[in-house]
Amino acid sequence: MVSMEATNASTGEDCCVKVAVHIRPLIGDEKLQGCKDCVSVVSGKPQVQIGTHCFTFDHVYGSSGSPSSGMFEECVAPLVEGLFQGYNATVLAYGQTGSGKTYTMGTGFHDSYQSGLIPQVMNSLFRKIETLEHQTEFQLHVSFIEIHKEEVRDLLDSSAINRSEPMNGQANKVTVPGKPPIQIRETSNGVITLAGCTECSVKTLKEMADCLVQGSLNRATGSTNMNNQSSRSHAIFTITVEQMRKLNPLVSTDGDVNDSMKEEYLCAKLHLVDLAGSERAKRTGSDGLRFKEGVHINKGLLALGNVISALGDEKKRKEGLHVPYRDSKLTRLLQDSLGGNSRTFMIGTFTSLHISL
Ligand SMILES: Nc1ncnc2c1ncn2[C@@H]1O[C@H](COP(=O)(O)OP(=O)(O)OP(=O)(O)O)[C@@H](O)[C@H]1O
Repeated sequence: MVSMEATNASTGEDCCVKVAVHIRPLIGDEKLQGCKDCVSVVSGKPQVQIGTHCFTFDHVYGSSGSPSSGMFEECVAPLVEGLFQGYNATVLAYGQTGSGKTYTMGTGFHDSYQSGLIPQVMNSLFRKIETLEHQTEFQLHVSFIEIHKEEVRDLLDSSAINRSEPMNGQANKVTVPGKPPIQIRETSNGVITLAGCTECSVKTLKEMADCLVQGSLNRATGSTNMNNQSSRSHAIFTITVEQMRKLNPLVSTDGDVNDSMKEEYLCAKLHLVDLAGSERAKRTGSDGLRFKEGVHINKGLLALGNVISALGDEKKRKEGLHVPYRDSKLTRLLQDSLGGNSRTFMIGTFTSLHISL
């Protein structure tokens, strides 16, 4: 299991990894069932207390921490801004099933998820593009995939989704005739690409939002067919921003203006990740299929924990410590957007309840 304590070491403004928690309030029947908050926020500090243990983060949101409405501006807006300077970034939501990962990310397809981070990312991205359009040409692409049992599924390819029928109550492998499985590749300059994955070119906020909705719907459909797969897979919504910026005309020392405008090309991507439920990382189930699935999820989350710990440890990073990106598909896919010049924001979602009998 990814240890939140391990990621704590990342605090500090200059660090490439920021970690926060989002505490979900008691909802619906939980209060009626006598559930009580078991997490308390230490007043005036980004710290939570569970029993006698205290955990410190960069920020604590919700249930008497900072208001959740500030999360985007404080933690994600700088990453969106960085895209325009060519920096890749990753936002990850980590937590137990039902703790609010989808709500926090806004990966759902109905209105209650509108306040999530992804809709806010899309709004701010298009607002910024509007202010730059006169001097920069933009091309935007989105992809939406999920990783389940170390296999990549394309959520924007509806022909693949419709074929994910259950067989004997078990999820069968999704294959579309003539379509090879999606493969993670690395170019000679270290850029990670997904060969065979749908990349939708989008021009407007609506087109981008439609991709999010369509992919989320496809995920939900696949999930029903495959026995609630959503909490057992990692979903990754990726926005790629390509820009061709016209630089100012060059003025030589003798005052001559060189009219031929120079152009600068920049490309950066932002991965928005709704991780599989962290409790799945435990090897609980004893039947073969569940056990194997748990091992796969474990692999992804464990590898992610190791990568984030390695990146968050400034001293070890400077010593050139090995970062184990290749240990899972999840970390391999995020490799060029975790570490290096890229920025990472990890939000741990908590349910603050325990059942009192
Ligand atoms: N901060 C919050 N404030 C109010 N309601 C919330 C909050 N976070 C989550 N919820 C509600 O809690 C429920 C579970 O949240 P959500 O589906 O986001 O959990 P999840 O961690 O994504 O679960 P899963 O792993 O099954 O996908 C939903 O009804 C959601 O609307």
